[in-house]
Amino acid sequence: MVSELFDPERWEATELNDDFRDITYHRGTDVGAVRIAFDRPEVRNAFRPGTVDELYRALDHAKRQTDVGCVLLTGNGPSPKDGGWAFCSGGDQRVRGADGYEYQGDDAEREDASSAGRLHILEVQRLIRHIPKPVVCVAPGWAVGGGHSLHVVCDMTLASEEHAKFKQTDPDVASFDGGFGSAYLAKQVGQKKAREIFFLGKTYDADEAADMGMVNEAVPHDDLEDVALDWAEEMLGKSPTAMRMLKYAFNATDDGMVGQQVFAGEATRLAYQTDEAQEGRDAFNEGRDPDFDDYEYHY
Ligand SMILES: CC(C)(COP(=O)(O)OP(=O)(O)OC[C@H]1O[C@@H](n2cnc3c(N)ncnc32)[C@H](O)[C@@H]1OP(=O)(O)O)[C@@H](O)C(=O)NCCC(=O)NCCSC(=O)CCC(=O)c1ccccc1C(=O)O
Repeated sequence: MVSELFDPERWEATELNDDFRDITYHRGTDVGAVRIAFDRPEVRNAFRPGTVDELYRALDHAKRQTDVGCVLLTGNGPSPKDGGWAFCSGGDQRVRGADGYEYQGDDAEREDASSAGRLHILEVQRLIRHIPKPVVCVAPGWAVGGGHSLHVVCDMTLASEEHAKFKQTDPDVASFDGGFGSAYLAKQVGQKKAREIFFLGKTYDADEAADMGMVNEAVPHDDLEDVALDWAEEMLGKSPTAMRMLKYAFNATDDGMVGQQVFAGEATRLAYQTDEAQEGRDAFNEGRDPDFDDYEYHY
């Protein structure tokens, strides 16, 4: 069993799934969505360096699937030890070394295990931010520390009414996500609330998180993945180009020059598809001056 909430009728394993140890990676049988799930329920789905490598690889693969319009990011469960549910509890504190997280135990077999301590979950955050399709955090339980930051950076969050809990422990373990995890969180819930989340480290249930604006909806636990698939289906009915441009437009206002660059890159891609752009290319290749006379100055 992948997870108690996983419906085997609605998902099939991707070709990468068997390569993975710490996550599972499926694509929808009847919906153009993928399901990427942390698969370490015995440690509340904490991530170690190998987990982050796998997550990055799955997200990058999902990005390249032109028939996939939505990513659901979740956590498998419950824990076989105590029945607890988690989306993700952040960096695995047992493998934290002096300068970052280390490949240890069976993680040490990994290709780049000799590298210095890693903090590359931030690369995953940036990929979630820039992947040209909505990423929905589907939280069946705890979202804590770096797991909380991941939920924050996702485009939307759907949470289990009964089991989802949100908590920031970063400063308890001398960590601080000074980017999306905190500053972007403040844009979602307001400055006072974001500071409360980090400075007091309170636990919030799904309804409280929805009330403060960092969760879109709390739904009954047993319905969580069905509702997530309904959301995916809804989004897949819309224009892929409009969805991509909207995501980048929402990002641009907070992402500075990189946000402008990503949005403008997509605008350039659209412009390349016009006859006008083909004329510019053809003129160069044919060694003549371009003739743009037939193209209008739209207003
Ligand atoms: C998640 C809890 C609140 C759950 O509490 P509870 O339900 O009571 O369960 P427990 O009995 O505590 O836990 C069950 C079992 O899981 C183990 N476990 C839980 N979390 C972790 C973890 N993060 N690492 C390792 N192991 C974990 C726990 O030890 C138990 O094991 P047993 O063997 O059964 O005893 C609670 O567990 C909790 O508070 N967990 C710790 C949360 C935490 O502090 N996370 C790390 C925050 S720091 C971080 O994530 C940094 C990430 C990062 O890379 C980063 C770096 C730089 C900038 C930004 C970031 C970023 O944040 O993204």
